[in-house]
Amino acid sequence: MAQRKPLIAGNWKMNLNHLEAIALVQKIAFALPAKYFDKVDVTVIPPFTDIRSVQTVVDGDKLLLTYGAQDLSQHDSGAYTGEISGAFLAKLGCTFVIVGHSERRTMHGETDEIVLAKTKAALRHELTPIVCIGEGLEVREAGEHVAYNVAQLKGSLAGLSAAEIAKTVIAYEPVWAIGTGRVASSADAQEVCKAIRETLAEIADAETAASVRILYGGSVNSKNVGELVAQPDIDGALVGGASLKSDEFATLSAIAAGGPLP
Ligand SMILES: O=C[C@H](O)COP(=O)(O)O
Repeated sequence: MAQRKPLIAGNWKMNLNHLEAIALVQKIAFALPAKYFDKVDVTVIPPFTDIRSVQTVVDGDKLLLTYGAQDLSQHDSGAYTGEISGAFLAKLGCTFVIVGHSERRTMHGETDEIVLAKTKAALRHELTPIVCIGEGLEVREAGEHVAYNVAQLKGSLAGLSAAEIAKTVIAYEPVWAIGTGRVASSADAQEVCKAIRETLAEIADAETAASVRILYGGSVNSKNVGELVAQPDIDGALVGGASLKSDEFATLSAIAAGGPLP
């Protein structure tokens, strides 16, 4: 099996202004020494208005963590009031950009077609899209979660080449586990992440499927991350609430790295 370096991505959502962002990045850097970065990639994903400040700290202090954005426009420039271009994010040194988070799919009507267009925009600007999929509670209770996620993945990546798919990260986030404290069991998360990898093999090829990192997201913390990343098809986590606490985020990143605790 291909070696996939774990990735821990902290999605701050709409929390922390630019001054608070500077403080949190500095605290994370203090809590997570450089030695861990050989074994885990760590990224923070603040609101747009914080990115320039985060860049200044990361560059100024030569930190090993990366940063990204929570969304981008499907367009590159022009009369799209309120939108943020992938070109702007690339210029700010972003590595990752989340696309299709369930909060955007639900609250902003983002369809698989829009998510696909945003994924393409990210790739045009050499940003790594973290493409999010995940089922709601009704789908899970109906036992249709695997088929639902496979369909959402296929829709969100439709028509991309294997080379393009190889440049993505996929995040499986069951909606019922987000911000609820109700984490999926590691077996439940593995079941869907395995189906995601099999689908990648089908729409790209086996080598690509073996190389793409698949994250789990939904109430991840330092208590449950170890069991999740021990699953064969889970390569890290997209972390919400726990990414806003420096010690907790550093601890769960260290666990994903295989330890020891910082
Ligand atoms: O993007 C992150 C997820 O929505 C998970 O959020 P959470 O860790 O607060 O449940």
